Amino acid sequence: MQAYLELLQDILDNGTKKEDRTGTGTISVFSRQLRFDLAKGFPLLTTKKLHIKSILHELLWFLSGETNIAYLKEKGVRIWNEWADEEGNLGRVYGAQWRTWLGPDGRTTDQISQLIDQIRNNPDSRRHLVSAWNPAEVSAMALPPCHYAFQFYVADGKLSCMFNMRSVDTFLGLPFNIASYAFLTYMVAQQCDLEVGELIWCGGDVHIYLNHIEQVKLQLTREPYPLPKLLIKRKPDSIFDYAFEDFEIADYVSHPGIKGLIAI
Ligand SMILES: Nc1nc(=O)c2c([nH]1)NC[C@@H]1CN(c3ccc(C(=O)N[C@@H](CCC(=O)O)C(=O)O)cc3)CN21
Ligand SMILES: O=c1ccn([C@H]2C[C@H](O)[C@@H](COP(=O)(O)O)O2)c(=O)[nH]1
Repeated sequence: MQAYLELLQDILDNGTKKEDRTGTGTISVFSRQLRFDLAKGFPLLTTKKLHIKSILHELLWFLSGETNIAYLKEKGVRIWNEWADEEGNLGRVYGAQWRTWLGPDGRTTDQISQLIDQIRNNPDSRRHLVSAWNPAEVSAMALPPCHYAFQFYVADGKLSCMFNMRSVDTFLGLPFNIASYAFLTYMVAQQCDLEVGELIWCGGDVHIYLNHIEQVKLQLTREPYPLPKLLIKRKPDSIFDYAFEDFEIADYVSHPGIKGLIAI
């Protein structure tokens, strides 16, 4: 995860101070890329302890198509609480766009099922793409998607994933997002009998909130540990049948957690 630390330093060195929607203020750079070779280890940050439970449950919740936080609450995951209404609804966010994209004729498209089908049956396709950015429904979302699209690529029996983010909370959000798409890549690869290749992140407005600067500087004093490994204990019947217990992160050694306030 040296590349992540270099990104933090890049923003500190080159970032421009900007106001933002939350009123917190940021320093930001525009358009960056990070690449992770998944064969070299699972890209889980080691310079602060990450809460794997929140990351995995959020991903399983996206895949289920759910957009109410009831499932997350039941699992003790609080990361979406601030954006939900009194009934726990977030509107037509990720899960809805991934599984029930609403077309002009009123029919819905399950982008994840189509993705798996196409990777299995037409691996060379250049259309292995899922979009969460649905302009017609952005106004019906508690928060417009930050990771707005992802694409898979198959070559030499390996599956690679590129995911795009329009706006990146580099201290709190990005480590979660990288781990989440790494989990997803492993799951899709297993379902399609492929090995894992590269995970590539592309970010647009890549920022550090002003109230995270001290935390970032502390993190930059820390030496990364070797990356952990991901073990998936069984092969479920479909991409929608994974359970939290199917995953084990082995050899995760990390520095202690670093607290930071989330900008709402
Ligand atoms: N400002 C902001 N940053 C984000 O990363 C973000 C949003 N808003 N809004 C929507 C989701 C919610 N996400 C979140 C929300 C909270 C944490 C957070 O507080 N992380 C703590 C641990 C929390 C836990 O696992 O219980 C951390 O130290 O990483 C992370 C991602 C990612 N997204
Ligand atoms: O998965 C996520 C979700 C959200 N974020 C961050 C990026 C921004 O800091 C905020 C969203 O605010 P906007 O004004 O809508 O850009 O949330 C993230 O990093 N990862």
